[in-house]
Amino acid sequence: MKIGVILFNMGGPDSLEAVKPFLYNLFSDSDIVRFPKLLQKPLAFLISTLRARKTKKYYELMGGKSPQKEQTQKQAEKLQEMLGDDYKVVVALRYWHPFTEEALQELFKEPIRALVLLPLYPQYSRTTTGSSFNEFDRVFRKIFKGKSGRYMVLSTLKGQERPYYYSSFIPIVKVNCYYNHPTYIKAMVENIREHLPDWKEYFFLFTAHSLPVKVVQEGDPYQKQTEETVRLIMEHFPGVRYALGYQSKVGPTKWLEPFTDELLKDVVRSGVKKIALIPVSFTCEHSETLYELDHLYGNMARQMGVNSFVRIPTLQTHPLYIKALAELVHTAESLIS
Ligand SMILES: C=CC1=C(C)c2cc3[nH]c(cc4nc(cc5[nH]c(cc1n2)c(C)c5CCC(=O)O)C(CCC(=O)O)=C4C)c(C)c3C=C
Ligand SMILES: [Fe+2]
Ligand SMILES: [Fe+2]
Repeated sequence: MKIGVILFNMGGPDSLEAVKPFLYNLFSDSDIVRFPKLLQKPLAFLISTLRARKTKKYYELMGGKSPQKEQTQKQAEKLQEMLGDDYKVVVALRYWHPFTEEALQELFKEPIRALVLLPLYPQYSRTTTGSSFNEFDRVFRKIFKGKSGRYMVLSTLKGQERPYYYSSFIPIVKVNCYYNHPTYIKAMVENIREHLPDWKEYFFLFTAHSLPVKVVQEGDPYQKQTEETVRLIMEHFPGVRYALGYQSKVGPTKWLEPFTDELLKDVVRSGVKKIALIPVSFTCEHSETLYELDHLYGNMARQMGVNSFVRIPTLQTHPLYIKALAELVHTAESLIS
């Protein structure tokens, strides 16, 4: 029997029509934005309706959809190739298709003896990885009517042509984070070197997705892990000046700072002429990288007189990133058997 590997990511709208329901799903999730319980759905409806127009503009500029699904699926294909036939890799996206339920339907078309839950977020946040794991728990419990922890599988999946009956327990390993995993760090370092052979001449501006300060104060390790990832990467670039900024704040509350755009302006004003912008909390491209980084920040830097502005691409299917994911699966597996 195979080991099932589920790759988790956020997901993005695959058409302009999908923008509003995608946003509704996002704002309905109390793990990412917590409203009073009874108000969660009504506010999700209101905010998604109000925000849809603005968000649609980003996606119009990117050809009418997010590239996240395709890129995540390519990551899954490469990981499948590297792991081989004893494993089955599927993708579960949090706010748009394929949802966790669809991923599990696909996975359990054949006998599976254990599960590895592997987020494509290297740094843990309850708003991303935590939310995906909670959704997994809900869906798994619904489908298998089991308990949390080691799940007793009592029934088959609905909608399956040839139902497969499990008579035993399925061990499940959740990979929380890998912000300091040596192969992941190596992937980040090599990816920068490949796209920036003359790295010694550049200022490195790292950019991570921001997060409400309240979430961090409540114990979320995301900020600490992001800083540690950056520190570990910079051990490989002696003498290079660098800074870490946060991007993509949503709503009126206080979020992690400094904001990447303000930091970028400060860096340019200080006389820096060559800047490498390095996304650190994203492992594939989407609205945040394509629109904000390339379009908004790129234009801003050029207008302010920067000679060279290089945006380092996200890792996507970089062989070392896929290797890091495969190593994580093997480590998870060693916990099971
Ligand atoms: C409302 C609160 C939000 C929190 C908290 C948040 C955290 C967070 N998000 C990412 C990564 C991505 N977010 C993306 C889109 C997106 N995120 C929010 C809101 C929060 N994110 C919204 C409303 C949207 C939709 C776009 C918009 O209206 O601005 C995406 C892009 C998806 C795609 O295009 O494919 C990513 C990726 C992280 C890593 C994170 C916390 C660490
Ligand atoms: Fe987000
Ligand atoms: Fe590349």
